[in-house]
Amino acid sequence: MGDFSSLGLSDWLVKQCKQLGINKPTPVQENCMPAILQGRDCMGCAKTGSGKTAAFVLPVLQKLSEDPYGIFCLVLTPTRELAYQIAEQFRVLGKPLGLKECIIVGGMDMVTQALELSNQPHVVVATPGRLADHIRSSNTFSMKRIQFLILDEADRLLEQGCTDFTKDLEVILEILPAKRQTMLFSATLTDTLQELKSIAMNEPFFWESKSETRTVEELDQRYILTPEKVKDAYLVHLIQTFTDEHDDWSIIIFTNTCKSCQILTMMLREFNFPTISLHSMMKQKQRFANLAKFKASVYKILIATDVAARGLDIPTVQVVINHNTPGLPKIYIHRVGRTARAGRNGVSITLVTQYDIHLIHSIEEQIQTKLKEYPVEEKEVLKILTQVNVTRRECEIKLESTDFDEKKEINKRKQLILEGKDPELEAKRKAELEKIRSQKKKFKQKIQESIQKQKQLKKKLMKRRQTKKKEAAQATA
Ligand SMILES: Nc1ncnc2c1ncn2[C@@H]1O[C@H](COP(=O)(O)OP(=O)(O)OP(=O)(O)O)[C@@H](O)[C@H]1O
Repeated sequence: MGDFSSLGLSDWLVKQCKQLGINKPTPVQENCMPAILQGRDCMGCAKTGSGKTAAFVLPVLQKLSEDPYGIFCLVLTPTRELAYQIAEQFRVLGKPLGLKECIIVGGMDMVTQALELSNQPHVVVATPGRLADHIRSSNTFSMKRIQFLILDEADRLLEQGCTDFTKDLEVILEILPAKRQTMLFSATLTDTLQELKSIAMNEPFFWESKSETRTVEELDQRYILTPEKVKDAYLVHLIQTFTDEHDDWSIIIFTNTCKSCQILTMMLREFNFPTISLHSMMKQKQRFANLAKFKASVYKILIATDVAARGLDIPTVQVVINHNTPGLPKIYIHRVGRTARAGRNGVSITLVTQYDIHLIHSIEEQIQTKLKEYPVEEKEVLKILTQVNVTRRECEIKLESTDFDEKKEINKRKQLILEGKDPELEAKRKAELEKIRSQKKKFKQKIQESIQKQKQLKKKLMKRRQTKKKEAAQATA
């Protein structure tokens, strides 16, 4: 393995890397950086925690130092927290340049952001929705001269999931120059390779880490098979065990909904575990504050939805617990990738109910690794079962007495307005659809009932005919 100088980086950048403990390039850096420095488009697919961020930050800073102007580089990323993390890497590594970077994400003040954009920062790190809003609403900045477009977690940006970025991306791509370098990075690029290729203009340099498995070797991947009703007792037991056995630990627990995230946080707090949450129904400032407290180990447990599944780099995280089994192997790969980063060890434990076993099989097939059972003293779990379930129910009742569900409804309405839809009309349409659906259901039920009746009638007739035949036969005999 060479060093950063031999890859073409200037001394000042090599020195900056050293100060951060980045001495030798990782494979994704060693392979992608020379191609980027040569001016090629690049697609890099490497495992979680393998240094993909520096693989694009360093060549951009190198090129920027040769010809500094703003706006030079645009980085797009799917989550707000990740945007701040990437901007921080640019800021720290680019300090000797006096780098001006600007973060454009939702949930923060638009006017301040518009001002920052008009000051021509060297690097803009953004989530697509908010940047597209700025493009639609103002003409105080230009991206006509950008040299680099980077899509971090590119497969997520281009897939049509529950947050669909494709329309916003169209708006953004429209104002970018055709002549630019485009880079796409993710740990799961290969899943959507063809769509991604169309974003890169020239025939891109493609690099993928050669490995049979898709998760890192340092990660010990475990599962616990549990009935749904005992899941929380297992969770409390696991955390208690980690607290008893380790001094220096922090855990991320992933769950599937904001509500579940909130209830679990309340429940674990009742057991005096230092817990904090991160989900999309929280105010953005609270999200940042909670993440900062978790990073600083003020709170050792973070309960999060998949908003925290990708990209977050928190070296102290030794354990990831999946409170629900992820429906897609890709989500599993990113979630468990929050631990065992940059060569460190880590453990992931997935709580699996009998209904999720098929999901575990498809995860194992994708990652080419068999999950091992995590040994637990069932007796100990059963001892706390009632207490845990009662506490959870109490927390559910407490949450129901707050405006959590209403807030969810308001958020939905806000989203509809942002999408240019009328919430009243949508509600009416939904109600009508519901009415049609229930009418259809009733109709189906009626048909089935009448088919059933006909069948029974047929049976009766057949029986009657058969007995008549028998009687006739007996009479002639
Ligand atoms: N060459 C290097 N040597 C040592 N550490 C490095 C090197 N390059 C990056 N790192 C560190 O490795 C950690 C993980 O890097 P990074 O966050 O870029 O991973 P990633 O590949 O983007 O992961 P993910 O797919 O989860 O987003 C960071 O803390 C980073 O500072």
